[in-house]
Amino acid sequence: MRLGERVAVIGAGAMGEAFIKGLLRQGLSSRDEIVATDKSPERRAHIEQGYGILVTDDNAEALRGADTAVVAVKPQSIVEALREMAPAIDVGRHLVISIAAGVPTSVIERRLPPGTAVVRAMPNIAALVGQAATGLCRGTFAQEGHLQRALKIFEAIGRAVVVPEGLMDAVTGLSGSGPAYAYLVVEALADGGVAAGLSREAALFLAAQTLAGAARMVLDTGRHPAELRNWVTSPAGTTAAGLTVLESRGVRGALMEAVLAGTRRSRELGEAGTGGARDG
Ligand SMILES: NC(=O)C1=CN([C@@H]2O[C@H](COP(=O)(O)OP(=O)(O)OC[C@H]3O[C@@H](n4cnc5c(N)ncnc54)[C@H](OP(=O)(O)O)[C@@H]3O)[C@@H](O)[C@H]2O)C=CC1
Ligand SMILES: O=C(O)[C@@H]1CCC=N1
Repeated sequence: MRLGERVAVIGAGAMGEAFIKGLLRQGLSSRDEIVATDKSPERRAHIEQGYGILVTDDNAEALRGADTAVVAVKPQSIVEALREMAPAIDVGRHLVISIAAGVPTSVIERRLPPGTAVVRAMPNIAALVGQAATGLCRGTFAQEGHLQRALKIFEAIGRAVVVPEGLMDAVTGLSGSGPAYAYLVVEALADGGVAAGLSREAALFLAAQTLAGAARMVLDTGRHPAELRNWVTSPAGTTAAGLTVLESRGVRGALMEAVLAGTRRSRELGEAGTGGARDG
């Protein structure tokens, strides 16, 4: 599948790069259809050398050659980035997709020409391997067609779901940050395997493939995770022994609190990054 439009990635850090790699890897865009901007000369050199796409430090120039802008700067930098982009916005042409944690569409719209189509999205770092989980919503002026354009991009780099804007911070706390929680779990499981005698290499492989397989089963079978857990848990067996430890240490509650803390932090970032202008 081809995207058939030109994309400007504004801010080519960790997530901007994952986006570029995802678009190229999925064959959605060719190299000459993506332009990336970054403040940092080192990042620009890294992206130019790594992916062979056009790079610049001029956000307005990048926008003039693009149909869709993916704004991937930190929440603390978004006001500046939008100010640089605003003079080049063509309201009839451009779709602006922000992936900044916490920043509402209303705040973005206020800093762009009236009527600009804005979509707010929260993907995750697994875009790098075409497996991102993304929640997205549209702003005041984005039409259904704009949402479909955004969905096409996010479904090419993983899977996506449309949510009300009021739940975007929850998406951020769950799936935006979620890969980091999963890496922590993989690392800890592997450490346990090493403690039990496995080589580091075998333990890491077994831990990561176990999480990938378990997640695949939830997605493919549509069964409740508790039911799947019962399939693994033999009476008086090894799994029951392991689960007893996890429950007694409060792992379930800790993960729930982690998602809630991430959700709260997303809200704070939106407020701090936009000078308390958050209202959406
Ligand atoms: N990392 C992740 O897994 C995810 C991140 N996000 C969101 O994506 C955004 C980017 O996060 P992340 O990639 O981790 O951050 P990074 O700091 O890695 O990347 C942001 C990049 O944007 C550059 N930048 C800053 N201001 C401008 C500007 N005005 N114009 C162009 N480039 C600029 C920064 O340069 P410099 O460092 O010199 O300021 C930096 O290289 C954040 O808003 C975050 O909430 C969303 C989902 C997942
Ligand atoms: O940690 C962060 O703030 C960003 C947003 C979601 C994932 N990383």
